[in-house]
Amino acid sequence: MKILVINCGSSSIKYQLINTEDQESLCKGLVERIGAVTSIIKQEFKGEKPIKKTMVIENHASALKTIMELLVEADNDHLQTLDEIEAVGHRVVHGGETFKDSVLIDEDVEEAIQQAFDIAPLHNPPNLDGIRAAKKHLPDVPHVAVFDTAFHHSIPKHAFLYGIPNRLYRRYKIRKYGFHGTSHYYVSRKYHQITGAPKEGSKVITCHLGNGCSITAIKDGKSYDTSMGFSPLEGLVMGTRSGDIDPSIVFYLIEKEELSLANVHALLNKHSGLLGLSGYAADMRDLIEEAESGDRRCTEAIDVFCYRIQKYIGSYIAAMNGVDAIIFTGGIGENAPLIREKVLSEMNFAGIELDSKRNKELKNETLISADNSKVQVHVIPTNEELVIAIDAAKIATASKQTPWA
Ligand SMILES: Nc1ncnc2c1ncn2[C@@H]1O[C@H](COP(=O)(O)OP(=O)(O)O)[C@@H](O)[C@H]1O
Ligand SMILES: CC(=O)OP(=O)(O)O
Ligand SMILES: [Mg+2]
Repeated sequence: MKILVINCGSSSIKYQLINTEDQESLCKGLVERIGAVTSIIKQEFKGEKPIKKTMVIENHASALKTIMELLVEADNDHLQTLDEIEAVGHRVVHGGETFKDSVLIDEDVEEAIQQAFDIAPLHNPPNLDGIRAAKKHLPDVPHVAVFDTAFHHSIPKHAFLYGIPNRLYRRYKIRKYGFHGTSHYYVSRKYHQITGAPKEGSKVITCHLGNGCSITAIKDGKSYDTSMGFSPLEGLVMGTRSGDIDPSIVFYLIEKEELSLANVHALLNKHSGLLGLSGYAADMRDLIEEAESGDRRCTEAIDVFCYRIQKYIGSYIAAMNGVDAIIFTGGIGENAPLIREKVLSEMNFAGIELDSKRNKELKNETLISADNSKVQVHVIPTNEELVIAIDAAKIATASKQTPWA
């Protein structure tokens, strides 16, 4: 089946056309800087020359209109008309406590996604905009929502409750939800597939290190704990997000710098993390380059980033009473041997021994630990879009087979 996968962020849309039969990506595209003076759109069909355009794109609806035009306008062997698209899979960041699995989107589902606006103000509104706009262009095919939070529904209560008055959980559902679930799910399943290790009895730690970063403890193939929480702000230090901080810093800042709540929100989400620490960049490639030429703040930012990951890995080893494998994924996890080495170089207490040649030269193999390491370490490229496409195809097929639906 040809499935269109849409990931609508606050100012960008990533999309892919995937053939679920051979799990191949037929087209990848990205619209960036939606709502800015000029937006950039890039699209590449498999085996064809990439296209790049700059134009004015005011909102998600007009971005999707442009995407639909480009998908069929381009001279390609993979899609002649939009009618060939059999279903659309949408990444939805927050499914709250309602959605434990992917679902066919109807009015009730749209309503539930809207109800989670309160707890996911940065992510769910653009996700819903994307769904509504895509439905206008492709009204006759099933649209399926795949939630970042779904994989984390197995986290036990002692791990998802915060130490705040219990009524706040009961009344507002304030608890840990966890995100990047499709990525943690995908790379952990890939690990079992590659190694043949059974899920039952397994203890795996997956590190998704991209612009957003999170780490998950996976026991028996199920999420047991994860570093992101009520929102994607908790946990690791990220590109522009702070990760864990003492909540009193918020009160202190409001008072000292006379900041509004919106200011503090922006400070912690957009101006912190690697960007805030280095005062230079959110992008790990830039930081590594500057650190190598002696910049002290960039070096410090990398040190803080790695130390936080190391601490989380240690705590998850304790939480699961051991670990069989650690997996790195995401732009940084997949491409930065230096970061993987800094994180794991002093973890021999846990029986982790990297093979530095494998770590640096990573080719077709995923294993980067030494043969005598008690814990295997793998680098496994994530593919959230493929998970979304497969779920969308499954649900679309089932919905067609249900005569009363
Ligand atoms: N070769 C590389 N070395 C170090 N970092 C890299 C490399 N390639 C990509 N990255 C980093 O990966 C991050 C983006 O990760 P990615 O998973 O693509 O992001 P997103 O969360 O937007 O999907 C950036 O910090 C980027 O610098
Ligand atoms: C949930 C989240 O943080 O997603 P991203 O990494 O795409 O920003
Ligand atoms: Mg990503």
